Amino acid sequence: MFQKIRNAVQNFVKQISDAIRYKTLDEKDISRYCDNLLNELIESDVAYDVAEKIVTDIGNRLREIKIPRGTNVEEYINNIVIDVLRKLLDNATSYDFIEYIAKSSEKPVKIVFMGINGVGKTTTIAKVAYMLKKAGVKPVIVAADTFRAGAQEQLKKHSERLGIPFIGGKYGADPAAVAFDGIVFASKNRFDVVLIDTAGRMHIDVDLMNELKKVIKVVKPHIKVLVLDALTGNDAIEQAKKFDEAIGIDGVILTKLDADASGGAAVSVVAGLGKKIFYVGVGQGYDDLIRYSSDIIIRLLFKQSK
Ligand SMILES: Nc1nc2c(ncn2[C@@H]2O[C@H](COP(=O)(O)OP(=O)(O)OP(=O)(O)O)[C@@H](O)[C@H]2O)c(=O)[nH]1
Repeated sequence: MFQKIRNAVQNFVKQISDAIRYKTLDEKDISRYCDNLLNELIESDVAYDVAEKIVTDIGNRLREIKIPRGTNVEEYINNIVIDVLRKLLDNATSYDFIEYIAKSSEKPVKIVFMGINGVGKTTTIAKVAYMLKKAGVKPVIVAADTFRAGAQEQLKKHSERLGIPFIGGKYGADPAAVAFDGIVFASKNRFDVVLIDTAGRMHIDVDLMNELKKVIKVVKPHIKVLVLDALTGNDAIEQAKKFDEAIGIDGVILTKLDADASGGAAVSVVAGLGKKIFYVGVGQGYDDLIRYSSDIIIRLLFKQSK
């Protein structure tokens, strides 16, 4: 996981540490190694403005350093890099759905999941439902994806496995109407939360984005979640911007971190999007959903618990 970006950072730390060990670190060294790092971050799918900010902040810190005698130089530089990245990653705030639902005076809380095809919406809904049920919250799962063959069955199967009520609709039915039925069912039966799956759609498909707008208008969700796939690289930021412009998203769940060899999309989405990151997906099992914190990304980048 994250090998590409981790190698880039490790190389940089080593180059800077060697320069310090064998001579004094001068402006030429800082510029040269920072430029290398910038290129490598971009190659690892970090968005340009995020990569530039990382490198500028690190460069500024390096210009100020005075390393005390007897210090482990490599560790010292590594900690500067961690510190810079952590500050950027901490820009993304988060909140926990369980706490949100507990505090909400209005029930059921309505959460709509959206995103492009195959990013992991259905799997993520199953993971969220499992997490909520474990915490004693009562969810209903609603399949408002009446478009993709197999979508209804896939979600129904998860619901049965998890022992969670499922509301679906016929193929070709109006997704807004299916979502509405789910909300009525949840209200009547005093459920705490409705998790609504929507069909995967490209952010550039105007008709399908209009359909999603209609679902949002009818449902009036408390939380609009965009599911993003870390493996889509730089495109993840583009998708998020387009969905936000069209629908207005509250935050993101970022999936497939476990399968992401570069790591750049995760860093860009977290540090550059300016949206909440609710959870991250780290596998295909129901348990593989983790509440976001900058620590998770730092640990993946540096393979340590710091
Ligand atoms: N490794 C890994 N795989 C994941 C993760 N989340 C989802 N997947 C896999 O991604 C694939 C697509 O997931 P789905 O949940 O069907 O995606 P979707 O967004 O609902 O797909 P559409 O309905 O076609 O838009 C499945 O094989 C999932 O098991 C994750 O965090 N890690």
